[in-house]
Amino acid sequence: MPLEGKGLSYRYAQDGPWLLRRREITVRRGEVVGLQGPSGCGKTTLGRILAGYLQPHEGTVTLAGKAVRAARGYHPIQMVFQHPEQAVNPKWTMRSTIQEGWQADQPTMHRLGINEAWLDRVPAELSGGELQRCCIARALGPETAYLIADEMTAMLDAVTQAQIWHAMLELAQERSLGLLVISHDENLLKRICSRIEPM
Ligand SMILES: Nc1ncnc2c1ncn2[C@@H]1O[C@H](COP(=O)(O)OP(=O)(O)OP(=O)(O)O)[C@@H](O)[C@H]1O
Repeated sequence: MPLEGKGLSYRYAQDGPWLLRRREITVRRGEVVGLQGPSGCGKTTLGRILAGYLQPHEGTVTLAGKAVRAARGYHPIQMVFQHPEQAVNPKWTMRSTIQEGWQADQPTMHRLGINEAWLDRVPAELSGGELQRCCIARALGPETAYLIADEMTAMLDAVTQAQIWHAMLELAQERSLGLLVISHDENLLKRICSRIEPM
């Protein structure tokens, strides 16, 4: 059930330069693949295309051979971003935020180190790391097959980063999730990925 991008081309301005040109990428379930390249080369853009947020001008994204579009309902390819505060409704409690994805179970919440007391708070009442843990929980519904982690722990301290990746990799292995890890941190990619795709 691979996630495949074939012949992907994309540019933001209609007559502007191509950011992606006939790009190929495949991630399989159970794989942890790194995506590395200089700032501005199009990593986030490729991630957004794979997750169905952007439509490529050319090429296809398929999951198990079927076209992936901006699906209604729960999307099997989830994306977690660098800045969790931009990915949540500031007025919603964490309970509502996580429930936007699914009814997260206790073991998953525990693995991610989510404290019960945080659930009644709004985003401004949590630290960046606490908020990111909740965003990751939201993305891990039972129908998630792939997770695209876009600089997911870049703004966190080393201890929090290590805790989150430890939990993430365990959960991914148990559920046979495919992970695409976008990061500037070469050491992180070398440590957790089975292969690294250059841009
Ligand atoms: N909505 C947009 N409209 C116009 N240009 C955009 C838009 N989003 C991104 N770009 C441009 O596209 C290029 C690629 O951006 P993208 O965020 O994909 O790169 P990146 O490799 O993820 O960079 P970084 O490592 O700095 O996060 C950049 O030059 C950026 O300015």
